[in-house]
Amino acid sequence: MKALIIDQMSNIIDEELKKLGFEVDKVLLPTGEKLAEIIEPYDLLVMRVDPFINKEIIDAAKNLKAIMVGAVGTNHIDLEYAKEKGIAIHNSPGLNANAVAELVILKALDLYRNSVQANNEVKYKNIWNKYRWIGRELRNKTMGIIGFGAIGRRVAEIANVFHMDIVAYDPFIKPEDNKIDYVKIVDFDELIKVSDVVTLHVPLTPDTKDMISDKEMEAMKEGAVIINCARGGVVNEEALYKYIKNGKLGGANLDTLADELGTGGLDTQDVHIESPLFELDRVYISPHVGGSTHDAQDDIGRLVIENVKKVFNL
Ligand SMILES: O=C(O)C(=O)COP(=O)(O)O
Repeated sequence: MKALIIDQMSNIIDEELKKLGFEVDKVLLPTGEKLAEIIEPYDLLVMRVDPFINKEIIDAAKNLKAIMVGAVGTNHIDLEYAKEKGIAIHNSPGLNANAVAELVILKALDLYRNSVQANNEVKYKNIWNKYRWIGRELRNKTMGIIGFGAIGRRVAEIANVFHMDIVAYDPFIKPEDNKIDYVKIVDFDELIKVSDVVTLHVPLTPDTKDMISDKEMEAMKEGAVIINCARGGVVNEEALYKYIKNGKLGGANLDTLADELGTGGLDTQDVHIESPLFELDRVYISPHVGGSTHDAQDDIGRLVIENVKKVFNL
């Protein structure tokens, strides 16, 4: 049997697949077109969140039995079509929750203490000005968590240690079902109104697309900040540009952009990307690294192998 790994993944996957008898090939971040060209002989595809697995790729994948996604989101796969073709799809829920949650807190602290800008001023402008960077503390501020699954709950646990007030909105959780005493489950509009830090942990679906846009930013607190380590499309980037530029919002710290999907590939790890948001000092951005810790990737690797054993009866 042949397996194709198309992203940077834990070595556990490669090693264990070989022990299970797979012939393993690795092609780092192929474009969709390239993947369609090469996928035919493979029984198993192991990937993270790029490229988009469309009908063309699925049609070309004549021998494919399973796609193992070492990530939570599966919005980059035409799930219906894959199912129709009998391809098993397994994602890896929960295992990068801590990695993402730690990044969320880091991003909140970055914005509150201006650490990226201060670093850049010292190192790239050789200016030592200790008075420009007076910040704010997370303590006693309100963290608003949109989407209260594994990642949202871990964000809440850490934010609680920082003595933040925590509100959460999740369409699937009613206030009376909440068992976490330091978290108040609220409706979406209230969360938007009361939060100093809004962080999103929802999948990208037609319901969540642009869920934070002009209307929501207008309703947010003066100086509130947005953290998006979910999917670019859930925060409208034009609105974000406008509300940070006009000073209503205090900044944003993003790990995802709406147009990043499918930009992967070109057979290089350095993908060129542009956005008007890059002009704004109060927008910090990382290239979708929320789940990129060795710890999370090793856990994910072990789950991928368990799922491979199940699907292939090994
Ligand atoms: O788990 C998810 O949905 C992610 O977005 C993780 O992305 P990654 O696999 O770390 O590139």
